[in-house]
Amino acid sequence: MNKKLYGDKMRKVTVRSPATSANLGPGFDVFGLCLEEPYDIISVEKIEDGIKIEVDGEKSGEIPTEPDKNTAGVVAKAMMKDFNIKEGIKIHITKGIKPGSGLGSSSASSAGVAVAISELFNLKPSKLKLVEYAALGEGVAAGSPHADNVAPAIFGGFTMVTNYNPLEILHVPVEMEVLIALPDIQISTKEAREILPKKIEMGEMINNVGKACGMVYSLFKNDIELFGKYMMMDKVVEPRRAKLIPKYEEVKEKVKDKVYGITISGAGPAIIAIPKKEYILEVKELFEDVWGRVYLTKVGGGVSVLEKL
Ligand SMILES: Nc1ncnc2c1ncn2[C@@H]1O[C@H](COP(=O)(O)OP(=O)(O)OP(=O)(O)O)[C@@H](O)[C@H]1O
Ligand SMILES: N[C@@H](CCO)C(=O)O
Repeated sequence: MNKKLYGDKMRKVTVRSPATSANLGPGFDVFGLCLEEPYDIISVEKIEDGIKIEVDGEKSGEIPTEPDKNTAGVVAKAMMKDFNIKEGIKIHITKGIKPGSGLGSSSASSAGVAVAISELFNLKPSKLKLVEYAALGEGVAAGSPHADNVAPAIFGGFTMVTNYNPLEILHVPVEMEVLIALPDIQISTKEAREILPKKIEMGEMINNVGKACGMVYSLFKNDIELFGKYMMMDKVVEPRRAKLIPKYEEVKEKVKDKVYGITISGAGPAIIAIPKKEYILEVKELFEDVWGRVYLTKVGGGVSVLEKL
């Protein structure tokens, strides 16, 4: 290990912070899946004082650089206060994840900056603590802090947010190929949450709890067919958000025998599908024809450190 890079000699850390897909059907606000692609690149560099933010890349013009309005700035401010860090930092975010896409764009910045700051100042918090800090950023983006994107961004794999106050996260390593379609529209999480009911029927709750349990069971049995089947049986959120995504219902019907499962990714408009091997290219082409941009990717391992200087 190169000693001179550690401790207060370190000047800059760069990380790769992944997209994530939350909800996965019946697991609204609980389930989250880390993706290999797309991702943000985030660097944090020591400066004299204050928090300076620069953003470039996808739709960067839409992203505020005031620290209190940028998810990364909110997280940085909280960590620097709690760890009594006197120096300042410059945060540079290169967006690879389109904001308002349903792929945890705001979360990727939150999770990435939390890891980069902990590496830069050698803070060594637990992954759970990093999720707690990163979730603060979501309060800025979606109006209320939620951890179902930042948890998989930090832990990788599949995560469940089982409790808030105190925060409890369960993690299951998962290997799976996924197709992500990204229609050329933007849906803000805030708006997509406002259209949901404040109360639901007992029958809807019983359905979703049962299907969510089945999805977790299927991961331990390595039964991708069962996982995908239950992923498509949400009775609470997907039916109410489907109308926000052009041609979603039509395409879902068209591919139902060619994928194990398909549902809305997070608050949308992104769509996540688990393709059957023999139909991967056919489904990918259909998604491209209907929605344009498609990522053929797989489950990721969480934020990774690219460089320490
Ligand atoms: N660093 C950031 N990166 C991306 N969006 C940010 C950032 N800081 C603030 N925002 C704001 O957060 C909003 C995007 O967050 P939103 O939760 O709506 O979409 P998302 O994170 O891409 O998708 P989802 O949360 O549904 O997975 C935009 O209004 C954007 O301006
Ligand atoms: N689970 C939240 C955030 C998604 O990224 C929602 O669907 O509103």
